[in-house]
Amino acid sequence: MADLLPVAEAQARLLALAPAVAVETVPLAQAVGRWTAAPVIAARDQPFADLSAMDGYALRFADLGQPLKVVGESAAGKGFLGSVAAGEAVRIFTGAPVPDGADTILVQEEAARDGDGLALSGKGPLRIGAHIRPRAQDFAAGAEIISGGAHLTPAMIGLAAAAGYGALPVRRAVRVAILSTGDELVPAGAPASGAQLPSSNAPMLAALLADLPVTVLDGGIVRDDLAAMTAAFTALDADVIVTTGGASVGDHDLVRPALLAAGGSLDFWKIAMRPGKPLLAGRLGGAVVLGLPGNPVSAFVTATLFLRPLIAHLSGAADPFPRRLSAPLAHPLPANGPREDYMRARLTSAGLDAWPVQDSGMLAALAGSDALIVRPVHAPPVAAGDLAEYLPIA
Ligand SMILES: Nc1nc2c(c(=O)[nH]1)N[C@H]1C(S)=C(S)[C@@H](COP(=O)(O)OP(=O)(O)OC[C@H]3O[C@@H](n4cnc5c(N)ncnc54)[C@H](O)[C@@H]3O)O[C@H]1N2
Ligand code: MOO
Repeated sequence: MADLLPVAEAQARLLALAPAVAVETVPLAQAVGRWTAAPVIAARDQPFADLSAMDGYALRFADLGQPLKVVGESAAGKGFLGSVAAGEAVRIFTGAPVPDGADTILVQEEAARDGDGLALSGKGPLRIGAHIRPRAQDFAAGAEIISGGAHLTPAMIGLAAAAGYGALPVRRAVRVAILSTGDELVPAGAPASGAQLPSSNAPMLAALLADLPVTVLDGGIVRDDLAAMTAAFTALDADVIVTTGGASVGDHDLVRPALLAAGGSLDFWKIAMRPGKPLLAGRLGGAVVLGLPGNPVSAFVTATLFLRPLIAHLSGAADPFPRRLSAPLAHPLPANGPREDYMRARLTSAGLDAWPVQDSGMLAALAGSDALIVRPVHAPPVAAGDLAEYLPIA
């Protein structure tokens, strides 16, 4: 197995094939799920001033024991312009600026108001500064609030808006062409007779990319014919060309020869992983070519480990790889061989429960899985209850 490339090495070589695509600036509404093309620096303080966190009265903590006089009001967007002197209080609302001179908020539930008069009716604030959000408590102008290459979440979109931005620099959408290869294939939904079968890989891969900033071009089904496949490669204009099937060693496995015939180059072929061994990668013009195995589960697993990280990388991700978590195993697992194994499993209350049959053609088991257990090369047997690494897939 010395000719099989380790998964991590293949991933690194794949990402080295092309840099991130060009930068564009998009409105916040279109930025979620994309990666920042530069660090985001706060353009303002948040809060912009000391603000009240409660509805109540702004006063001086030292005055709490005595009757107070209410001298005005501070509301969000309309602060009190004067200053609070000894013996005075200002009616205040959540989000309103704390007036000069005041240092503490008395919540209204603990206050007795009579005309302009104010007295403590409950325990009152326990410390100076109670219920005040200090200026810049969240972030200060000039602070880096989101790093470059960060995957923009809904919370980060809110953060960027609060920091003064209506748009952010990200990478343009990556154009991904998906080509299915095989004489036996018909498009999903078309009648399949005799030895024909629906091309399930193309819609599955498009669905697997649906949360990424991509434009998917359907390259259709290409016959197992060198000239047809070479012509299909030549016709495509994309950043990433993904093929499924025809990656192995059979007489009809033509992706590699067609890539070379079209003027492309091969970077690597055959990985020490199961499923997914025949994976290949190379370049064709400005495009990265990724040849996934035809077996549906192999296509899914290699797309998870290679295609999605490639798109994240081209989109400017600082960390393009899927999250690895760990959980206890529900059942023992045998020793692993020379290929890194990605076992389909359900994450149950008893732990990670691997399917007893791990055939790479079995889509029903894949669809019933929410985890891929990662078994390292030559891992020893493991017992029920032992922690195992897994990739969440649902
Ligand atoms: N002698 C050897 N044979 C095989 C080896 C090997 O090392 N030596 N590797 C095996 C491994 S591992 C895999 S994985 C498969 C993958 O081979 P290919 O990438 O060439 O895939 P195909 O032969 O074209 O197809 C395999 C299987 O998947 C079905 N298929 C293909 N495309 C689709 C699609 N779009 N939608 C649904 N199903 C698809 C196809 O009908 C086949 O059943 O090779 C092993 N063989
Ligand atoms: O390694 Mo292949 O990818 O059996 O399934």
